Amino acid sequence: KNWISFSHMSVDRSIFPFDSWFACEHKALKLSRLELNDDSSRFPQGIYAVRETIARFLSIARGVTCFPEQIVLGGGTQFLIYLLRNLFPENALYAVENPGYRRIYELLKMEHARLQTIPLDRKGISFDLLKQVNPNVVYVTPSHQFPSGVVMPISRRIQLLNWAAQKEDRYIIEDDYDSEFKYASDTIPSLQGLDSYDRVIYFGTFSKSLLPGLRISYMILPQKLLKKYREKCSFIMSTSNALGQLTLKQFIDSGEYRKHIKHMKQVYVERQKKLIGELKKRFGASIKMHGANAGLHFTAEFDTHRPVDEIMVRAAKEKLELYNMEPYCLDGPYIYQKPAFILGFANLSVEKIEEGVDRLYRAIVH
Ligand SMILES: Cc1ncc(COP(=O)(O)O)c(CN[C@H](CF)CCC(=O)O)c1O
Repeated sequence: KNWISFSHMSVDRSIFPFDSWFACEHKALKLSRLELNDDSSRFPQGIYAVRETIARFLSIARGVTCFPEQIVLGGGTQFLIYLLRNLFPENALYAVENPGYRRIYELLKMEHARLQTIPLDRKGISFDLLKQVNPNVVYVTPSHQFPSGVVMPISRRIQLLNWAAQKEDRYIIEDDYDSEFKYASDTIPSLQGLDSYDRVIYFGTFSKSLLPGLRISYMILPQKLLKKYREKCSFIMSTSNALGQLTLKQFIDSGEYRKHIKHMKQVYVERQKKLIGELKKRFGASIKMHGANAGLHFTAEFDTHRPVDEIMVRAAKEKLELYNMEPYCLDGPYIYQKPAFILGFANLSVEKIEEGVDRLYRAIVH
């Protein structure tokens, strides 16, 4: 039997519009021969015309207000965070959510940054504990907290912004990951769009709305940090492939991107509904699901005495690709009362959902 995947890390290639992507790439090659081989294609913040398109798109889609000059494109969120660190004092205190995105936590640790984790409550990062820790820079994932899936309500967003505005050297890194896929409520405006004190550094990526392999991510620097960036980092050449950037510009300007997101949402929300239905049917009251209002995964806790590692071994035997919450408990201890897993549905066709839940049931209950 073939593997079935509950992975949260990939997107469904079968619904990626390769033909229109290639048409855009062809057009980009024809129109932009110049950009591709002169200095502008290695421009430290990415090709200006591409940043213009992204700025325009974000103002409509996320209420983000910025000039193209504030955008820095890069080959991955981690690299951009690595660059950003140079704009803060060496001894700045960073705070990240726990459970949280280990790849940023590990990056900051590798850089010997002063680092503190902050637990979540049901509105996202705990505001009381944030005030206690009192960091200079706090990294949050408000659209669909990674990995728990909590959507940060407006009330908590305003609290964060007021907190940041109280002191000169406070910043919020808003990683707007998974913001394209919101199901329950309508879109909540970004922190960046609500910020009137220039305290938010907005991060975005095309890894989930297009393809992870594209490696086009971006950060939007407030004016003061942009000035510092120009002083300290303007010798760094762009790390985002120029042809990829120019193709992306065509893809967005032609309306293909908006069409693709709309199509992905329809496909994914149908899969998510079917998966949640099957899980409820098979596990009844012994499963508790969280974070299904947005994104391409949600989390589930199971009322079982079987330990997590044994479940993982059984899942592998069932040829079920499954991720548990251990790697996201950043300080070490497992913070869930019961075995908890990330259930991604981007790579799980509707037909395979029933079989996938069957295998999960055998891994956890049988
Ligand atoms: C919170 C968060 N912010 C950004 C990215 C995107 O990074 P980049 O492609 O470099 O732009 C991810 C990507 N998440 C990956 C796939 F889901 C890895 C998950 C795992 O490490 O478990 C992410 O979780």
